[in-house]
Amino acid sequence: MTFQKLVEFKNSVEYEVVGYVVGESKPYKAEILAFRPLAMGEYLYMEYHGYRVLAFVATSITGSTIISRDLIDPRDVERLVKSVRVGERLFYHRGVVKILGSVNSDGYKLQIPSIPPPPGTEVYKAPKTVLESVFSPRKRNYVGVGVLLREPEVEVKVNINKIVSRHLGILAMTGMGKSNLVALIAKRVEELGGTIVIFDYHGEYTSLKNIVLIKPVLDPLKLTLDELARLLNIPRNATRQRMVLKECLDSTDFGSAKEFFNSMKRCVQGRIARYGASAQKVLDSLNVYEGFLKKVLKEDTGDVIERIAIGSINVVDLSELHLNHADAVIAHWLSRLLEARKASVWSNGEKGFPTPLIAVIEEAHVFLPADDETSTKSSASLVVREGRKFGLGLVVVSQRPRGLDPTILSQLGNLAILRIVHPEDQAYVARYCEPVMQDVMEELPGLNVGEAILLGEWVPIPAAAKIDLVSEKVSGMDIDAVAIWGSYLNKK
Ligand SMILES: Nc1ncnc2c1ncn2[C@@H]1O[C@H](COP(=O)(O)OP(=O)(O)OP(=O)(O)O)[C@@H](O)[C@H]1O
Repeated sequence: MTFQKLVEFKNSVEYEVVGYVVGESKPYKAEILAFRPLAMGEYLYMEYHGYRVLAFVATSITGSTIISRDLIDPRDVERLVKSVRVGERLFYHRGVVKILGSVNSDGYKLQIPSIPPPPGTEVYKAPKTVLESVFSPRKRNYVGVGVLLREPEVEVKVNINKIVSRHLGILAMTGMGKSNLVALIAKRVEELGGTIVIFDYHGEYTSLKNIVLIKPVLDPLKLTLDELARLLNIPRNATRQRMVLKECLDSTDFGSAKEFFNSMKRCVQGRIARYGASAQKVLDSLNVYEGFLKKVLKEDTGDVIERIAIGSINVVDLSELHLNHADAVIAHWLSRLLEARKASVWSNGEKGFPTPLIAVIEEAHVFLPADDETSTKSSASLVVREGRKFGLGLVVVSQRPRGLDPTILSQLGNLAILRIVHPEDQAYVARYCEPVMQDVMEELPGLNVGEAILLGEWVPIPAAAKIDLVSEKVSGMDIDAVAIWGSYLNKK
């Protein structure tokens, strides 16, 4: 900002002194005494030691030394309130702000100043022009997802490239807008000609326009041992049963996939003499699950990669599958996606899947749990570690963050946190955020539906945003049970 522009800004209607820095401050954090209540997520502006700094209200407190909690009679409060003279202040307003960075003249690239703001520094409401230049960059890889919560005229854009390279966690209680945000990101990716694959466990995305709906069928001959064991409900620690399965997978000439179950059963039967009860258990599993698995395992379905429509929203419909089966299906897809992207990068696009893409796992606390091993967890761990180099981004969605695998959570470079009230969930997420954002975690219960804190590299600085509603996504809405009961009885 040139000096002339700064003068214009200070003379503009946007300019409002909100308060002053007080007490001890740090280069990334300061306390403010304000003239008015501060709103969590509000952006403020300060100048000190040559820095022009943007800050974010992480905590807002209003209190009174006169109407203190030591009072014991409400009539005293009444008398105090009535006796206040015009202009006299009964309350104080304090706030803790996170310093987001210093705005420089060439395009507002923000860097944390090395010096803290001195007490007495004037604090202004951040002007709209500054906020726009930070939150609404006019770059092709930035797409709009909503507006600033406390400054609704400013559009919030996110860098889609960073979702592909650094992954994303969408965390919130149920019904707070996680799948709406997934739907919005999917739409934006599609508008850019990108490809996204959503593993839809609740059949929530089928109402979106222009989706490619994919049945969760797999070619049995393309399954790994781990995936097949998961489909047959064979536990990870059942080593002898797995041994039988492995020997049969390795040694059987299946001819065609059609013969898969018969060939497997013949082979396992032949192992009963050597492996006894373990082989019998595998045989029992094959018999028990054969009928159901015929829905998931279909001969000649080919490679899952060939079913992806490039430049589209691909929805893999898992809604009719049991958890174990959905786990095996997601794991298989993720492994194949990573292999196909590696093949493409290594062959200069000659082989594999030709373009970068994003995969979305819903109910991540179930498929990527902290306290259990699942097939999806093995594949997803590889994707979060290696996906960056090969253009495979993972979006992890969960309503129970404390149940999420900590290693995976710690490798998500971007977060969208909507309303969370459970203190354990807040504390768990806070562990994986930069220290000063921990204050913000306490404020998460104050968010409303569709309001989110966006953190990480996909936003220039942390953003408190109101996410756009995707109106065509009808499922996920709360059911109006009373209306349905009424109309059902009226019809009879
Ligand atoms: N950004 C938004 N603005 C306004 N309303 C919203 C927004 N996001 C979600 N909603 C409302 O909240 C409802 C629930 O949203 P959504 O299904 O996305 O929540 P969820 O967190 O995915 O829930 P669940 O965990 O149950 O899947 C939606 O039907 C919609 O009415």
